[in-house]
Amino acid sequence: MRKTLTTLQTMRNQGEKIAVLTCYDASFASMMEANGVDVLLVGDSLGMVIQGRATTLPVTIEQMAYHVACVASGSQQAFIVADMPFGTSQVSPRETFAYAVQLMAAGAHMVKIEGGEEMADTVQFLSTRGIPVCGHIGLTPQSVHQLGGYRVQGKGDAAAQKLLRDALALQQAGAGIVLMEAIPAALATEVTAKLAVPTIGIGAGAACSGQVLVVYDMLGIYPGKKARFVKDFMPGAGSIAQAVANYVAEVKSGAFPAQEHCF
Ligand SMILES: Nc1nc(=O)c2c([nH]1)NC[C@@H]1CN(c3ccc(C(=O)N[C@@H](CCC(=O)O)C(=O)O)cc3)CN21
Ligand SMILES: CC(C)C(=O)C(=O)O
Ligand SMILES: [Mg+2]
Repeated sequence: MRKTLTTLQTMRNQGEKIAVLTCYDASFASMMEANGVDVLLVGDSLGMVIQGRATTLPVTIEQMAYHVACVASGSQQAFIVADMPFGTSQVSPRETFAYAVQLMAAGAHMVKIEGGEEMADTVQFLSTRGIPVCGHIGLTPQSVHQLGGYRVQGKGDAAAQKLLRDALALQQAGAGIVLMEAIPAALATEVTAKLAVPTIGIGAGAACSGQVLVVYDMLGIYPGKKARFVKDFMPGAGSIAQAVANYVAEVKSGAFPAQEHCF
């Protein structure tokens, strides 16, 4: 049976951790869900890991739709989330809706939008018209040039309060999931406790309802600088499928992320 947003909400309510990996093609999709991955995230990180670009900014809606269709073709069980690429959610809610439709038509079950309170109107516009939305706060890579690099966010009292406000505003606007990237673990713990919807973390500590990694990071084949939150699951695994199975097991048990992966 296909996992749905309701499945993920039930997992969160019952304390079962949600295992998420990025996925860009049919073969990985099939292998990942056979090894217990709950959610496949078609991330705009594909601009960096598939296309070899320096940032996620050049990724287009056509490229995202293509990879969503590839993943959907190989998937029968997972919940499929697709990133709205740069330039498609920073416009009016109506224009954003039209772009989101392209990803939903390609086979996504939810779209992910970077940003907090300032995206609330857009999140509400989509979620009241049948498109489930995941908010993405903390380190938002589409704003890398404004952030001055891929830096930890939410440090200090003012930034922490703002992140909490952003999370609550997204939930209030109808976001079904809130993803938090590269923030102090203590802050993600507080946000997760204050939200009713599931939280997914990447570099956000072990208290989140679920965890996500870029698949090529957890397979140790991304040539760039390794972020603190990355764990290579290949050593000792013997196969890619076993590495994915070990990732799922460590997310479910709470063994991943460990202190060394957290801020
Ligand atoms: N391969 C890959 N993995 C990712 O996790 C990822 C992408 N690509 N592309 C889009 C963004 C960019 N991301 C990144 C990239 C680097 C760091 C990083 O090196 N962070 C430093 C923080 C340093 C600091 O704030 O002091 C680290 O040490 O982890 C974090 C997130 C996350 N996303
Ligand atoms: C790293 C995750 C959260 C993402 O947004 C992506 O893969 O693009
Ligand atoms: Mg992304």
